[in-house]
Amino acid sequence: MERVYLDNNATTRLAPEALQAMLPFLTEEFGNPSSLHGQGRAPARALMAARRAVLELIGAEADSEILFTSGGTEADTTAIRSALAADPSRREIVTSTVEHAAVLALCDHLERQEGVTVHRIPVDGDGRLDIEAYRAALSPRVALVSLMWANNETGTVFPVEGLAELAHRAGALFHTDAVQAVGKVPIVLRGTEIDMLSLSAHKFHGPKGVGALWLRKGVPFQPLIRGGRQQRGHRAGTENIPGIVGLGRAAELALGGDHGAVRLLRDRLEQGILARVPKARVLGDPLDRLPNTSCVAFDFAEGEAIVMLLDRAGICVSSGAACASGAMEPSHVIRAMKVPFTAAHGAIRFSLSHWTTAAEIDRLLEVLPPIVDQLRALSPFGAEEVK
Ligand SMILES: Cc1ncc(COP(=O)(O)O)c(C=O)c1O
Ligand code: FES
Repeated sequence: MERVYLDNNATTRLAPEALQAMLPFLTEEFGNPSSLHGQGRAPARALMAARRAVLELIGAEADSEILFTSGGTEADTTAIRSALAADPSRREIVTSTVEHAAVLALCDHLERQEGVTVHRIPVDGDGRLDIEAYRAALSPRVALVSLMWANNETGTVFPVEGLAELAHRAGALFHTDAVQAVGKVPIVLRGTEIDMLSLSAHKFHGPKGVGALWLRKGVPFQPLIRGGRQQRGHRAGTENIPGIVGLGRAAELALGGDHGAVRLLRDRLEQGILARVPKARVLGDPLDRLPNTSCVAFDFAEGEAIVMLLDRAGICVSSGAACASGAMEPSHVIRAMKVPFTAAHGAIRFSLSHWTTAAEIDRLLEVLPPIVDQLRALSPFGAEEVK
């Protein structure tokens, strides 16, 4: 059975072009880019080329910094800890209730163990940031604002350019976790007031375990990992050259990407579900959402059970409930949006890529409705409710 993969916000297939670009650096070109001899030359050049490709993908100035990391989590951690270390007189952070665990778990830790005050700005029922609460939280005590470009569960896009301007008025640095946005929506950092941006290769058809933190020129910086002088002392440790080359190639491919086709397929999926399944609702901002993401809540059906039954039919999706913890609890994002109890437990995330086909969407639309019917019939809340 051919598998239908609709979980591209979890991770993506490696682009064959990225694999091809990586292979020489796993074989003949094994050198250390810091070496002065010939074996280090190609890796050093490849490192610079990848840096240029990433800068181009995010529309950043050629003289700004790219720091290659082990992925999105390390980029987020570096940004947050750097901002706190850069100005010890500022001991507050502003973030949102719907960030990825890479940001939220670190903020929880900083609050509990390191005496940092954390403002977690709420969102409305569509996942949009409460701007008034955001303005109120900004003060000269805030070292850093960290707000995601796009949400991994619902795809809701935050207006980060404007949010960054507000942060600067309060003298705070602005970091954005753009792990889900890069490669899916156009990003032009030039001309914005964003100071730092995190990205991760495996979310846009690059390899896993490699990402980057972008730093605006002149932004104060303190390394997370100290040691050798690699990456101008910003991140010690011999660079993961094959991974970085794969990231660079994936960035080049993403730059030419056409997101219109993915959006059309996503809309076909949503309209198809809404037409076939009663009491289903699409979560997230109806207007400003990633083109590949759809989070649908099915009243009176358990999300985990939908995931398992779809899996048996060869279709891979994610459940908003329990995705992070493995517990039978709706995710923090669903809870933050105050999705009613009956729907919160039945949230499913469908995330497409440009490899997704119309035939795959149609297969989902055939398989899904009877699964939801079957589960609702078992629901203790009564199948009658959805008739
Ligand atoms: C919004 C967001 N931030 C950060 C991460 C973490 O990235 P990585 O898996 O590369 O550490 C993810 C991955 O799920 C994500 O979706
Ligand atoms: S964070 Fe994974 S689907 Fe919710």
